[in-house]
Amino acid sequence: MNESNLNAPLLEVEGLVQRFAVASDVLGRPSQWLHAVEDVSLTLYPGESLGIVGESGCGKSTLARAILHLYEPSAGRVTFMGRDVGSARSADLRALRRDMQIVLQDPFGALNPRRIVGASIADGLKGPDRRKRAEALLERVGLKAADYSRYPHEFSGGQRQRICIARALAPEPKLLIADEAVSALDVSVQAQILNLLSELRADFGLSFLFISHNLAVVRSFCDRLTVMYLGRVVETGPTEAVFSDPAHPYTRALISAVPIPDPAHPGQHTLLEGDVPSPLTPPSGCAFRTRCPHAAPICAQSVPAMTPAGDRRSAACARLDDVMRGPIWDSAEGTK
Ligand SMILES: Nc1ncnc2c1ncn2[C@@H]1O[C@H](COP(=O)(O)OP(=O)(O)OP(=O)(O)O)[C@@H](O)[C@H]1O
Repeated sequence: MNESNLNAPLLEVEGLVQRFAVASDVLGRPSQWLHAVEDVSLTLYPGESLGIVGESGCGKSTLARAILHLYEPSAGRVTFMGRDVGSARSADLRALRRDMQIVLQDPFGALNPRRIVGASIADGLKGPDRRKRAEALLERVGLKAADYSRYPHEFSGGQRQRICIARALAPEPKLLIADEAVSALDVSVQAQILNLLSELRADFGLSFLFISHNLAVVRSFCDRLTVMYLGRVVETGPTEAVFSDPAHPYTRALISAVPIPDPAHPGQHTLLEGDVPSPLTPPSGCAFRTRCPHAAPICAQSVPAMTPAGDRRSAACARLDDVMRGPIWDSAEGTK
């Protein structure tokens, strides 16, 4: 067991549901709901990096925003540093939000184009010598103290992401939520930013919720990962265990589609066929059954519960035993 697991969780999400009203009746009452996040639970321990993966639209960003309490959840509870985020009053919530910072995909949109970058960073600092400390943060993320007085448009995309990271670090957070934080960058710049995040993680003892559709990036950065499909968690476990022996049919398909050179499984791909169903009308039972090569009548009956699938791993599949007994890479009719 990882030493950090002996500590109390930093973040606990229990049964979180986030639905959006997308249509209303003549009386203005919601008549149609979009199911963005459905019954998501996860735990993050101090110092850990938890990856959240899944295709576009599966609810990753909504989950991040719900954790920050930017939305009123439809149900469920978020506990951060032992405090219930949902019941925090505004001053408490402001304090909690200093402790959990988010870095987004678009570093240009995230910065005010009319303010010098140093001022944006200094906003997050308290006490004396704010300029000096903002300059030190710029240097810590690989920029220069003199960059303090420059404007966002004077920087490259990678440099702007460094500025966003410096700004996120200013309030000395415990948790950094990286929402597709390297996705918009060139591959070589992605690697540099990931290195920087790894260093900061060690230096500041930061915990990460690392959201990405890019499995290779998640593999390089995360201790554990949680796989989402249409708003729900379908599998969770230590990163390497999930990559080498994925349990859920969706995880298998997702991982086999990643072009990671692997002599043990040359050229084997389970193709993910068909489209993700609409979150307005999710299928009954297991949402993945409409694309799953293992689907059986039982899969339509009820949403499968998360069940143990090995050491510190669990997956939500009614046919888990059959799926896991089969070969990993070419178990499906969808195999090409
Ligand atoms: N404020 C909102 N109102 C209505 N629907 C929303 C809202 N925010 C997100 N959604 C919908 O919720 C679902 C989940 O979106 P979300 O952005 O969380 O997914 P994602 O996995 O982060 O995808 P991406 O990587 O493309 O951002 C999508 O169907 C999206 O259209």
